[in-house]
Amino acid sequence: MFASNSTILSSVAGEDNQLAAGALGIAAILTTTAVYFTLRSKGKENGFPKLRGFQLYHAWDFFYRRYDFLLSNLNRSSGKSFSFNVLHHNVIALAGEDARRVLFTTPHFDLSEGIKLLLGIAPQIENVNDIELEPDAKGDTIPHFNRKLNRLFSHNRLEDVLPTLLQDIIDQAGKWGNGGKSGRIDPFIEVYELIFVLTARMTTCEELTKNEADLKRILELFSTLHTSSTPAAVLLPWFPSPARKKTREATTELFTILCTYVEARRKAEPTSEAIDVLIAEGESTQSIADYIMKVLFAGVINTGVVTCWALVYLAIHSEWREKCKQEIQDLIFRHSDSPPSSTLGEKLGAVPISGWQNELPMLDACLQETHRICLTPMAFRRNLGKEINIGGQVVKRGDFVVYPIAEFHLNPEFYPEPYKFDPSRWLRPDPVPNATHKFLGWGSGRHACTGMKVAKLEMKMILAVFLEKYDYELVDVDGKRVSQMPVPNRNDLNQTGPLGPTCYLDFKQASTD
Ligand code: HEM
Repeated sequence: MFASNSTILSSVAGEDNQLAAGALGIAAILTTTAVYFTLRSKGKENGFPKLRGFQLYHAWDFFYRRYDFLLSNLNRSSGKSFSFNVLHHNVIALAGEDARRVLFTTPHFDLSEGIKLLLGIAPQIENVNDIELEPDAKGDTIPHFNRKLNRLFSHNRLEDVLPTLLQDIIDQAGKWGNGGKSGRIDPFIEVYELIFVLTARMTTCEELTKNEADLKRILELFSTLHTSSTPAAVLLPWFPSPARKKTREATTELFTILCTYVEARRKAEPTSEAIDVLIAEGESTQSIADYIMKVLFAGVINTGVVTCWALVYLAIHSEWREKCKQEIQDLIFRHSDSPPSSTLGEKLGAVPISGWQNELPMLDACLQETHRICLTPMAFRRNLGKEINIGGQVVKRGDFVVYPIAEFHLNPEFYPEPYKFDPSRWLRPDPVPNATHKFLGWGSGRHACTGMKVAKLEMKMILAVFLEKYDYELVDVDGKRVSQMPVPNRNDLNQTGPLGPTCYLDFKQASTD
């Protein structure tokens, strides 16, 4: 099994002292720059009220406690959009129905540029040391990226890979506790690792999916990229800080590992695996490795957050857990004509994709409700075109915008008792009667999620295996049952784990499988 993420995180955190000296120097530069731009920005009017106070603090808060910073300031502004500075950049935090409509439909709102400055944790090929880049490894546009993803996630490929994904889930669960029969897991570690395996299966090749040491190393490198994404490293990419050095080293190693697998596949018999599909399309090794880096990054975090929290909610809300279990048993009964002695993998493997997609309304409702409450992503854009008008206020060319989806998903105006886990709201004919968008958890319009179909399939398969195979409960570190629902740490952009003490799932095999 992989090393725990907490070990990975603490080993990175342990080096913080060494970074302190560098951080002081950077802080001095940032302070001078911020004072300059704070003074310079006075009197500039863009129609969106600027947050008062020292802009450097706002930028710092934006990077370190993003969720609290945006939501508390929106609260203070009575739910109205506001702006602040990140160095010399004007960033507008959007809110309201007009903003949502414009944000998701305006062509000049560029997602890649928005992510580059405001997110800063995605792996970038520009950070790879000493590698001569071929022209096609640079500037992969989003439509090009999505076209490749659609090929990897085509219906035929999904039908092909579905039994293998199920077996991956069962095999990985077999490594938990006492040979997968009983034990205790931290879902925010074990289930994340499982999702990483499934995403690697969908986007790389058998050799990597089965190589635990390399998968573990790749996870560690992603974790390093995340922890090295300090405000200074993101805002001053040219400054040779220790965090910057770590980012370069981690990206280079990640890229090198992936290139090795692509090169090995070039020499092997072609199959329908993802790397082979990309090779057959004439992509270079570097371009494929870069692509996989980005897809693994895009695919794992969100799928992990929703799956882990759904398991936690269903541990507490046993009435919904029973409904979901019944629904899964009915699904198996409808589609599997294999003998009762067949394995869980065989029974679930007989369910066609359409069954997973259309015949699990209770599970869908529980996942969507978990997604709404626990996963609170932000949409980032930069205006690369002319001025854009939102409700009479102007987003200028070059401005950045950020939209916290929680502004909608946790808003009592649209979702009464927004923090209450109530999957039944999704089973009503018109769940959100007074809004244009009903749910924004997969984005909308021009940049709606390309991985949604696969993410939903993976989440439902994991829950189906877990609910069918195990009886389980939520416990604390001493094994004492937890009956109070933990709260997600929405400022944690990496895992959105629970605030406060770690919680675990105590499981015991229910079926003989
Ligand atoms: C539960 C899992 C997932 C959630 C909640 C999720 C959510 C989202 C959201 C909210 C957006 C819109 C971002 C914006 O408007 O700024 C998005 C876009 C995107 N997602 Fe996902 N995603 C998930 C899984 C995946 C997976 C598994 C992949 C691929 C492996 C993926 C690939 C993408 C891509 C490529 C885009 C950008 C699409 C474009 O710009 O045209 N996502 N996702």
